[in-house]
Amino acid sequence: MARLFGSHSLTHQVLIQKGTTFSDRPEIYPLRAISTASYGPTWRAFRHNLASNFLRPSNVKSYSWARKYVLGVMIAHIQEQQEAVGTIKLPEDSKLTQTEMVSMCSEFLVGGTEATSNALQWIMANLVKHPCIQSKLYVEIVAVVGPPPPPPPPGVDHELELVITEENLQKIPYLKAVILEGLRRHPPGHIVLPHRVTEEVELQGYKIPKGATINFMVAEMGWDPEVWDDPMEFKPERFLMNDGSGVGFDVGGSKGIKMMPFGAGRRICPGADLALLHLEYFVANLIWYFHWTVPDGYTVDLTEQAKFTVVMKNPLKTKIFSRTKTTTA
Ligand code: HEM
Repeated sequence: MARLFGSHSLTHQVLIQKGTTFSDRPEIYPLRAISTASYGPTWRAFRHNLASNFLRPSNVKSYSWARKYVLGVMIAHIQEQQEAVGTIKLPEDSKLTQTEMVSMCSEFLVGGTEATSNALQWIMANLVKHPCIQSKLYVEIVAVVGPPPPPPPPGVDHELELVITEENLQKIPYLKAVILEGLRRHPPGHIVLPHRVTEEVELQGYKIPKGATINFMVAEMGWDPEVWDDPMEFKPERFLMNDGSGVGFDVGGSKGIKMMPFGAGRRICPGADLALLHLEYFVANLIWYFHWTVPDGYTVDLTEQAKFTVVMKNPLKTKIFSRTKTTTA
């Protein structure tokens, strides 16, 4: 049975200050991959390879054509009916089997896309439910990039001429605030992957034995009324600096943990920056091109359902209008 941590300060102590003791994984997984590897040289090599190849900033940037292509597919889909892996270098004695290679690819392709697409759905659901927030976001987008072009006609091709570029995303602080608020209010994982303690530790009078499995109450930390005002309300403004000029929030929680949708410390999600980029890119462009409204007689239902990640029990329904025309489905 896992011991669960819900305290922000204790979690910071455990994951950041005493990270080496609390970053192992229990031996419950049959296959070696980044998320399942024991804390040690093999795990370090796996992560280093992911960070310095697949997730290297220049590599991520070189795939902006793929993001644009996917956006085009999404927009074409909306109109009708409405992501290179680098080489893996390992310590000499630890060759990967073919099965382990497949497991590692699926870990960041399937795991990463599932969490990101769920987060996208939660964020869009909140923008449909809160038209004032959607309008404010649209106004801020237009202030940076100008009015939207018409979407391409249905069924023609997926090549978009104009998209909000990754550079321009950096100039829209409210967009970042919306994404962070979505991840706070609806973290795709309500707990992280299990951690294993590598030596006996005493924390606030409690002994945690060597080998114990621990986890962290990610969702509850983001909803804690001691830390967040009106925690169950969707209020992106809470992430803006007082003058509204930017977002001063450290997702990694190195100085203090207020929420941890990507975990924290040594095992923090290595895909966090990529996921944030994808969320900002797709939300910004989808809101720029289309006005997302509530269909007659329908109420956006934010009931959660635990699957591999936490999903919307009743998927979002929305009526979408091109910002430059009067109708689409
Ligand atoms: C919104 C999207 C995402 C969320 C919320 C998310 C969240 C998380 C969380 C909570 C963990 C566990 C941290 C822990 O055990 O302490 C994790 C681990 C991991 N994530 Fe993500 N993730 C996302 C997207 C991605 C993407 C896009 C990738 C790949 C490109 C990725 C790859 C990984 C890997 C490989 C691990 C294991 C890290 C390790 O054990 O050292 N994730 N993620």
